[in-house]
Amino acid sequence: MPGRHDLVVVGGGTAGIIAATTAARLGARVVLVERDRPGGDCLWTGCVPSKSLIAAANTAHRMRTSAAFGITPVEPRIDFAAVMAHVHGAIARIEPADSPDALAAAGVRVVTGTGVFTGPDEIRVEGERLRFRHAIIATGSSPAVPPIPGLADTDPLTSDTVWDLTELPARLIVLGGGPIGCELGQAFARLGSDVTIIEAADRLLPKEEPRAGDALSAALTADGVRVLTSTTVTTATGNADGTTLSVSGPGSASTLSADRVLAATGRRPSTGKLGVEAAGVRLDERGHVAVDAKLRTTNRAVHAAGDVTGTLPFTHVAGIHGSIAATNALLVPTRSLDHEKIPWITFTDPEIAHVGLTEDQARQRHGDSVRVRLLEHDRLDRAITEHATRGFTHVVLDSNHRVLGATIAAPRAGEMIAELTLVITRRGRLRDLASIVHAYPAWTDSVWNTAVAEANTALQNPPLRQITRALLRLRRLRP
Ligand SMILES: Cc1cc2nc3c(=O)[nH]c(=O)nc-3n(C[C@H](O)[C@H](O)[C@H](O)COP(=O)(O)OP(=O)(O)OC[C@H]3O[C@@H](n4cnc5c(N)ncnc54)[C@H](O)[C@@H]3O)c2cc1C
Ligand SMILES: NC(=O)c1ccc[n+]([C@@H]2O[C@H](COP(=O)([O-])OP(=O)(O)OC[C@H]3O[C@@H](n4cnc5c(N)ncnc54)[C@H](O)[C@@H]3O)[C@@H](O)[C@H]2O)c1
Repeated sequence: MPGRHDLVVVGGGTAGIIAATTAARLGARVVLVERDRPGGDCLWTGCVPSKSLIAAANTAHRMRTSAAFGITPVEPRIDFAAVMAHVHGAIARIEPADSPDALAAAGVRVVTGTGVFTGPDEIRVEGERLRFRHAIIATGSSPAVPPIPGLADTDPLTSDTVWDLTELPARLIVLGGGPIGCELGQAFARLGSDVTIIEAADRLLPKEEPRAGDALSAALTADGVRVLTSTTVTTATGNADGTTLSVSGPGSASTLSADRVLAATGRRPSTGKLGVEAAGVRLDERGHVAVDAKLRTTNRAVHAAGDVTGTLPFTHVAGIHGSIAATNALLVPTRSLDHEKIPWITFTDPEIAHVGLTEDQARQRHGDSVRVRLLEHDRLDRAITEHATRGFTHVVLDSNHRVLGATIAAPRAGEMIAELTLVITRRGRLRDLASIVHAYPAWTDSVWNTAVAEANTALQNPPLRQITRALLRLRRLRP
């Protein structure tokens, strides 16, 4: 039909940009609709600013904690405005790759405005009517401030607004001990804020192995952060001196005051005013766009990608979703993603990296045959050389010695998880890694050590022992 676009993508974050550029590369006529500026959460308010802030905070931390290396520690003078200039400088250096000019050069027409479905094959953007053969919803998510009485009136910070701070809050309460709360809580503490993290669950990072939350709690406490788990906030009041929260935790109720509160208690999908009903696109009970394994929605002409699908809210997932949705829509719908083989990293110190099933999930699915190979890093040479021995490598195995999941806590855990991801993706055994030589003393030595331990255990099984002993006896017969 004339005037119809091959593909209209709504939302110009990672998922939308990758979907649109993939489609353009295939030769499609593609329009990207973005209400704000392309780049999305990752570039403007998520990964890029948070990792930049963490880099500054960790530099300050190393200055304070150098004594163990024989270097006189110093208390750094934090110029918060300069720290924020560094954060915004990193955004500015990365932004051109996602800019409207870069997208136009890639063959994508960018339309600025809010996209609303007005039919099963039509989207309106500020009066412009865009008819499509295919559409991809990639509208992402936004911070969800918890419905605590009085909290909204105290103007809590969120991961959207924290980057506009011009002064370091002297006292900061972080609501939520998930990835955002832990990453930003530790960073602000290392930059000099007096930080309290309040987490409703009984440990930090409740989606991770319990020992990950414990390791992080110990590290945060060493940084001077007050970690309150199993604790909830009942009311909030604000005045010129800041915010006061009534909290209820183990054993007692009390009040806590701070200059600012950062709400890091999860996110909600951006589907509210999208007009999905007009397009025949079903939302799930939490408001995410319901998709099948091939990212198809209930309207066969519409796919969805990234945070808005409620699968795994990470940039690397959004990117691969964008690519899958574009090729499935425009070519043949053959691609899908196994979300159980996706790694993720919480960029605290130590980093917490994870892939696959936790031990608990593995036991629920595979029963008592599940085994764990654990290496505490106080036995890892590299960790000892760096005074970073609080971490661990925790690998979950099935009865066939295959790797089901892994969690690593270490300064370079994010890099270390890659080879275990490869093993899980290939449905491999941990001991297969034993024969692959790892350079000493890289941090990946910990993964290799667990693999070698597996191989050594395999050598102890009775048939193999009989063979090796028989061979030894034969060798002894030779003169
Ligand atoms: C503080 C923080 C740190 C993070 N750190 C990491 C990390 O280290 N690693 C990692 O993998 N992930 C991290 N994430 C998560 C990551 O940022 C998200 O998973 C990712 O950005 C999601 O991409 P997306 O394209 O699905 O959505 P988004 O990036 O949210 O993009 C959606 C876009 O759609 C636009 N939009 C919405 N509705 C409409 C509409 N109706 N019309 C037009 N446009 C619309 C929005 O303006 C936005 O630009 C972090 C998140 C936060 C908040
Ligand atoms: N390094 C990374 O990849 C990275 C970093 C930051 C964020 N992210 C992504 O962004 C998503 C959102 O992060 P998040 O940390 O906001 O969400 P989250 O859902 O992962 O964690 C929120 C935490 O807040 C707690 N909580 C909820 N309500 C509470 C309340 N009223 N009081 C106290 N605690 C409460 C929850 O128990 C949970 O532990 C994450 O799921 C993550 O995938 C990724």
